[in-house]
Amino acid sequence: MRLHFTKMEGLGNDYIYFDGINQKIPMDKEFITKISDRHFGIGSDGMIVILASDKYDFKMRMFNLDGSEAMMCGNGIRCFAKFIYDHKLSDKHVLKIETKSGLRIVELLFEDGRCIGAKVNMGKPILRCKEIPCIYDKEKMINEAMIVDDHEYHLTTISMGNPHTVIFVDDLEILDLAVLGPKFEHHELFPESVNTEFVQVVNEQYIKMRVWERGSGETMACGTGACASMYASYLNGYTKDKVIVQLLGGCLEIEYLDGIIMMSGPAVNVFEGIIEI
Ligand SMILES: N[C@H](CCC[C@H](N)C(=O)O)C(=O)O
Repeated sequence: MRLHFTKMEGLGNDYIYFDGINQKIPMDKEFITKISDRHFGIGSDGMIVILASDKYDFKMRMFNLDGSEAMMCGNGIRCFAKFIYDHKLSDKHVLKIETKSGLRIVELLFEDGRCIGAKVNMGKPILRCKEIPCIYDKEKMINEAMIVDDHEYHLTTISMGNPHTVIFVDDLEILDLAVLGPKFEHHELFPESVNTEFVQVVNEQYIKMRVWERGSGETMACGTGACASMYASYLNGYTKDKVIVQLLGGCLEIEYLDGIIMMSGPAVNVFEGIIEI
């Protein structure tokens, strides 16, 4: 079977996109891990499939490179919407997308007639531990101390439809995420695992962030993680409610407005191709 795919990236957080409306796309672990492999496959942080929705315009399913399915993907949904427009699956400039964590509304952004990115209503940040989920003896986990490998970290845990725990540090450069990341990803506090963001506050409108993603490891960027990092910075009084988040792959503009989080950023086509399976 030959499958058409498009490789896209949002700030270097790259996924393989398939039109799952006009093609039958396997969604098993073996297929996803193979195509995501950067030596034996196409290479990516995972896979995203465009599907029909009986409730909204389209449905997004997103898988990490280890084959695990995630509830939501911020960088991915910007590219998802661009894919729909570029492949003429819809001519709408504002799309209602069904995700596993509910409805997300995406407004495409254009320059010289070309779609270059999107502004996304990322919904309400969730703080109640039970809803994240996070097994903690308080209702919320905001700037709570936790010892890992004899070192004290302060965690602010937030769901953006997928679980995140945000840790503020003085210097991002010195962190060895390959060692540190899995200690939080597999921590018993998080029964469904967690995406872990390490944040360095530069000033009240600018933060830097690195991320160890559940199921994908360190990625160049994480849209939902940037939203969680911004909100954690605002909650802890380190920033205002509109922040530029600097990730390894570039910057996102994140704003907390009337109880919801808005994210704006790029969406880029890398290449198209066909795989035989
Ligand atoms: N990179 C994605 C997040 C993936 C989250 C995934 N790692 C999980 O929740 O399992 C983003 O831009 O929001």
